[in-house]
Amino acid sequence: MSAHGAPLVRAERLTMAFGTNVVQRDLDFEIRRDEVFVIAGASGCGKSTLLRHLVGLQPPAAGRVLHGGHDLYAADDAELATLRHGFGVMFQAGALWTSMSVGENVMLPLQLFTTMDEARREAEARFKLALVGLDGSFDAEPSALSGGMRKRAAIARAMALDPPLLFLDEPSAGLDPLTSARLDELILQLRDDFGTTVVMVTHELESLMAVGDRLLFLDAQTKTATALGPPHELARSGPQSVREFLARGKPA
Ligand SMILES: Nc1ncnc2c1ncn2[C@@H]1O[C@H](COP(=O)(O)OP(=O)(O)OP(=O)(O)O)[C@@H](O)[C@H]1O
Repeated sequence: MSAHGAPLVRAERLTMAFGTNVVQRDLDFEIRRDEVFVIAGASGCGKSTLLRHLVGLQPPAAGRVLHGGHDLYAADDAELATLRHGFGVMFQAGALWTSMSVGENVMLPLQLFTTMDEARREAEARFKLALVGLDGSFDAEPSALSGGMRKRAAIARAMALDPPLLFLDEPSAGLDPLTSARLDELILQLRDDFGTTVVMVTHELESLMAVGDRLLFLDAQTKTATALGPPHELARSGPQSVREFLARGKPA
């Protein structure tokens, strides 16, 4: 039976705050299996903060985050460890350990969380690096890679354990258009060939339109989500602020 469309993650009346400063309130949405779910909105609206809430790094001020029906912040250590194996995360800086080679970076989660022997770990890491187009970079130092290559290596590491769900914070920020387009292709390949669900924060309009199945728009003024739907639909008939956001850079 196909589980397509079944919710993997659900935010229920999620309110996020730093002290008394509420960033977003009453977010209600679900992330469905096999979709590319994009989180967008003006700078400072709370996109990265939402990602941190969704991966268990910052407890909500109110409301819940559910993974597969389990409350992430009510889980005990053992449950949390299991839930965490269900997803990979690439943060904005895409930080790799600089004291290790690129291949060792990708092998690290396998070493920490599996019983694979060294040869198997290396084979897996090489496979993941090939997938992101970095076949030749296994032995390279992270510092020898370009920004785009580092991001792809960080995605390979996030995918090391074959998580069904990947969270990516600004994967194409700071990349040239060609490299950014390659990353978009990779994201679609992950969805289509590997059945990976991708949750992505992005500023990049082209990327959002190219890969997003659904877009959650966080409004910085009202401090809540004002739209959720396919980006092309929202660009045509969404709320005015969302249409304006999606029309940036296009002639009026
Ligand atoms: N550690 C923190 N302590 C206090 N306030 C914070 C902290 N991190 C973020 N904020 C505030 O929370 C709000 C949301 O920040 P966040 O980084 O999530 O926004 P964003 O939409 O991801 O921004 P950008 O698009 O610029 O990356 C901002 O007003 C920010 O100043």
